[in-house]
Amino acid sequence: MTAATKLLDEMCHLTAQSLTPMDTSEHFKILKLLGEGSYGKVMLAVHRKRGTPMALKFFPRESTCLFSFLREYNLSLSFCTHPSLTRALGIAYSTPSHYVFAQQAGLFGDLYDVILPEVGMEEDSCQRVVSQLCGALSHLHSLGFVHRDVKPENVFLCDSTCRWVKLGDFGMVKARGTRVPEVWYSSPYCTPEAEIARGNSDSWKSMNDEEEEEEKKKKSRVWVSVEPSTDSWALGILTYAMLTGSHPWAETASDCHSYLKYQEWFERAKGPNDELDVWAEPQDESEAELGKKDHPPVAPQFACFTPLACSFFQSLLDPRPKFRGRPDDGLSFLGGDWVMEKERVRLEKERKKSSGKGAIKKLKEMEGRGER
Ligand SMILES: Nc1ncnc2c1ncn2[C@@H]1O[C@H](COP(=O)(O)OP(=O)(O)OP(=O)(O)O)[C@@H](O)[C@H]1O
Repeated sequence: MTAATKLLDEMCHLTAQSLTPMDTSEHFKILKLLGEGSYGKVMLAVHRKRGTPMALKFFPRESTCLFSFLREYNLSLSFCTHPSLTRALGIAYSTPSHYVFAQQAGLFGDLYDVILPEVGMEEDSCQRVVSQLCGALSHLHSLGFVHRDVKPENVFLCDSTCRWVKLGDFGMVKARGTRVPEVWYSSPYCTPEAEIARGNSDSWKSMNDEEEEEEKKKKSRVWVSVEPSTDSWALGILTYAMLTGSHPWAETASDCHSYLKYQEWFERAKGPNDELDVWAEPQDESEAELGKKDHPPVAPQFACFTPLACSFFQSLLDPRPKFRGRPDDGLSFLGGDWVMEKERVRLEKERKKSSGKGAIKKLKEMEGRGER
């Protein structure tokens, strides 16, 4: 346990004693719904006396564990001091039906609103977002926490051009090294190391549905240590989504054709004699430096990117968690061109034709969210 995680536990203990009942409308004027997630809803509100806008996060009491609520609140309050992390505002209370805390509000929606399907967003904006997220994640990692839920809908916009964004939703955050069951889910954001939790479906063929379901559950209970490399993977997928408005593969699974193509490219880049072993340990410094290898023919879904961007992706999307780049390694790839000239011109034309509507639905469908 790091000093930060011990302190977080202590803060939760203290705030549990002081969580007071309060009537929302007495202190806040609710303006509109900012968004809804699987745990509750988030409203834009103005504090009646201070006049400042804030996001109020409502967690239904019947489905929320008080400790989880206090953890998210205290983490956001005391540890999210980086400008690109969403900080809580020191207000937490309960109503007969909800636990509530106030947080800085992103007033310009989230990243889903600006990623156009099949077109993405401007490369400059994308690099600005990546730069801020690298800083935000490095900050969390330096304190010993892993976000574990980096995705477009958890990046809130403080202006319309992504000069200031904030990573939010700390409901999945865990301390590095915590043992958790690794569960594969159908999404590109799921890591390759989670794929081993899928088990071998052939052995279930003779069982009935219930037995099969039970066996699947048991097989999927592979306990792993929470590591920052999970956030690096998600940052790589998120960057691809920002640049293209699509995902590099539908799900991170060895029977997914486009993921296979990526693996083949990755293996070729790594060297002809190396087997792609997800659990491999780095042998020496130079082996981890993929950028020094020649550039073999690129996987089709990465052909629109420059060698600089390809190295960025291969660093963050290394199938081997122990070799995967850290978010702050991503900073060294910023500044140069990421999208090839011809593709950039095409995307710019498409962007002019498109509108942002539909981006949210499309990307959510592609990500397969909700299957976790
Ligand atoms: N501080 C904020 N500022 C602006 N919008 C926000 C804020 N917090 C949440 N939202 C909006 O509300 C939505 C749901 O919030 P959030 O992701 O925190 O809830 P959740 O129940 O934890 O979601 P999930 O299902 O992803 O775990 C977000 O996608 C975002 O659009």
